[in-house]
Amino acid sequence: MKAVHFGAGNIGRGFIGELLYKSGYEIVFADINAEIIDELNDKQSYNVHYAGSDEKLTVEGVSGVNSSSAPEQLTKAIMEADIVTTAVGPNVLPHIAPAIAEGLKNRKEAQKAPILVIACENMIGGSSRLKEEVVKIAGDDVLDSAGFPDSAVDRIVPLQNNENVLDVSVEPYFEWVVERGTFPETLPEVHGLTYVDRLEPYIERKLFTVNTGHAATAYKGAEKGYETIRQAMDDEDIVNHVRRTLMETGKVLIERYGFNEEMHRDYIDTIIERFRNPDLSDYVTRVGRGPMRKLGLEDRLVRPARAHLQMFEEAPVHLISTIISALYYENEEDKEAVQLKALREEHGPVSALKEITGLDDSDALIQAVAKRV
Ligand SMILES: NC(=O)c1ccc[n+]([C@@H]2O[C@H](COP(=O)([O-])OP(=O)(O)OC[C@H]3O[C@@H](n4cnc5c(N)ncnc54)[C@H](O)[C@@H]3O)[C@@H](O)[C@H]2O)c1
Ligand SMILES: O=P(O)(O)OC[C@@H](O)[C@@H](O)[C@H](O)[C@H](O)CO
Repeated sequence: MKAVHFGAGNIGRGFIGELLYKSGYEIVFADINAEIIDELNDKQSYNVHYAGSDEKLTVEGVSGVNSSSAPEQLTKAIMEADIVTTAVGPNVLPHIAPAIAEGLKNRKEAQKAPILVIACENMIGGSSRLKEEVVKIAGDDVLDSAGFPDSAVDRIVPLQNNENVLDVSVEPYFEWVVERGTFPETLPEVHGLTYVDRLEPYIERKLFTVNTGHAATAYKGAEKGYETIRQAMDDEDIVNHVRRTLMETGKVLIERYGFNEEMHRDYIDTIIERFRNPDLSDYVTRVGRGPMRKLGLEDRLVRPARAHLQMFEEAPVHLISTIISALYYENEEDKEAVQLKALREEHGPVSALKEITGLDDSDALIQAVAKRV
């Protein structure tokens, strides 16, 4: 079996690549990073190291295609693929859509069986978003050639600093959930992948616990001058803030999905312990990357905060405080952080938030943030 995976980065190699390999797939990674692509073609294997143990897995049978310079090779790889996956970042999905559209058009012409295209990004409706972009290019007909089920992925894979550039160290924990949808063929079995009828509770629970908590740790950590997540988690004030923030998102999740309260509290504890993992070296700059995306209307901070205000008519003070820390986050090497700083300095933090989210003064969250700022 063959897989094409877009994005040979940390999650691509350290998570999706690992599970596809374990399921018997030969993997072609498509990326714009020429160094990684050359290494993949040269070595044809890499190691996944599991943090906290000497255990490792050698992923073999891998190769690479440079998606910016070898479009024909990429179309051919999609023609031969049994599954297509992505982990490129939400903002990059429109950029890979043309290659996927071309590959699927060719599959339709050749009357190949439909395949799944699964976006493994930290966002709500990632595959649906990709589908929209692909349909814009290739038209609705392309949907005869592929299903685009949404998915939720969870594994902390920090920035890598290994001697072999392809090797990747990961936390042992992982979760990959995919919505079953209406795919007409038998769904491919992938080791560690769970199909569910309705993804919404899974993606919201993950995004509004793991990623909201992570963002709170990063932005509060940055505010105090910490560089790593571990340093931030050694600060009990930050841990308390993160826990209280997650109690607020938890209140929304429990009300919306009927999760068991005690089990959800245990889930929060598990997540906080994962952030504390002494065997992972993760940076505030990675976890806080792309603050404008993270402050987006449907993302991990604003969406649960607005839901809290709507459901309980009460301001989630810790979430709001996290949003304000995010608005003041600075990192000169992060394009979005630079843009955010310019926006904030020119118009003030509340206008920056309004511009990013598209909300106006009539919105309860904007009013609550303005009051706190
Ligand atoms: N790292 C984690 O802990 C983690 C966990 C769960 C989900 N995710 C999600 O996975 C996605 C990737 O995150 P990551 O941490 O692996 O980032 P990363 O930066 O390590 O990997 C992204 C890869 O995409 C490649 N890329 C960028 N533009 C491209 C293009 N136009 N075509 C092809 N490839 C392109 C980059 O070169 C890079 O290799 C994000 O959506 C992230 O939110 C990350
Ligand atoms: O990837 P981002 O930028 O959306 O978020 C940063 C981290 O919170 C994220 O990568 C986590 O490590 C991951 O989502 C854990 O499953």
